[in-house]
Amino acid sequence: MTAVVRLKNIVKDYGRYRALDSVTCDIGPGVTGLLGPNGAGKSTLIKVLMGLVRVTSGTGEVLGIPLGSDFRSTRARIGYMAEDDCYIPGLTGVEMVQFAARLSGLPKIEALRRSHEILDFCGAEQERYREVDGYSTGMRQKLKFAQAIVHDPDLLILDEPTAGLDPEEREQMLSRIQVLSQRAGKAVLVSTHILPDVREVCDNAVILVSGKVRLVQSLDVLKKPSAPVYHVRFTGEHSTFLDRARQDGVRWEVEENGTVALDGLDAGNVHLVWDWARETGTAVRSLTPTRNTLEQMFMDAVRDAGDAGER
Ligand SMILES: Nc1ncnc2c1ncn2[C@@H]1O[C@H](COP(=O)(O)OP(=O)(O)OP(=O)(O)O)[C@@H](O)[C@H]1O
Repeated sequence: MTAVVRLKNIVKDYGRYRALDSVTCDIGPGVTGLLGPNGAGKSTLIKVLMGLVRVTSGTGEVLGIPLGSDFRSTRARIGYMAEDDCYIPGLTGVEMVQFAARLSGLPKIEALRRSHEILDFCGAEQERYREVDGYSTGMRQKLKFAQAIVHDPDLLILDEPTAGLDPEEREQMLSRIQVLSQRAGKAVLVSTHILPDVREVCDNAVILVSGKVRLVQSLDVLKKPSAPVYHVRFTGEHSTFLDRARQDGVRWEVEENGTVALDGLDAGNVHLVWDWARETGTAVRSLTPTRNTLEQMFMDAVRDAGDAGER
């Protein structure tokens, strides 16, 4: 993998507060999800990549350019879609995109031509001629996305690109991200809280918790359902139930909190749990399918950080 971003032991302190703590990771081509709870350091990491904040220590490179060296060149090759609205009141949509294109150095006519082309790609119809002040959330997201890609950057950094979108708009946004990655070869970093978006569109995920990288993993691995698949809690005695499950070839493991993890069941034969309970007179308090791996890893990473009493 040729890394688009390489980070080694990046530390960022805001005064006495450590927002990034020895962050080491490579981000490759394709779409990478940057996940983490509020305050995890995602925005700070994005600011580091864009050269908007200076790191306290550590080294790295973005698109082959060392961090801290030539941020003008780096930024010219990054497209950034901020989470917050960023528009100039009174301008129309196409004027806003043209403005972004002009800022990135395109001549006026070329900037206008390119803006229309990108707004077409973003599915913005006649709304492009209306003032942005009156835009719906969906249209504002399209506009920010158009501004981020109008200069044809190599790396796209998108902060919560589907926030506030209805299901249809969300699908369209995710599909545009995929088109840019797969057909135009753009590297994309998507910062989000929305795990289904990551599952749908990302090739890799980086989980950041309390300023530390907790996981860097490919979605091929994360999408595989984890085993065991079902967790059962009982009220009272349940050893005969477990013996019965074993007779049917189902393995089980008792976890620390007393929950039993049953391996070898799926949606097609999970009804056996109720059959065994009836046969053996066992009271089942709850039966829960295990979360898929991405959700599980995310929850585990957040919980582990909490257990360690970090921040
Ligand atoms: N300029 C700053 N000065 C002091 N502390 C800051 C500054 N910017 C961010 N922080 C703190 O650093 C931590 C990480 O913030 P950051 O915005 O990077 O997290 P985040 O993962 O993007 O969170 P969110 O998802 O809520 O936007 C937070 O606790 C935040 O309060």
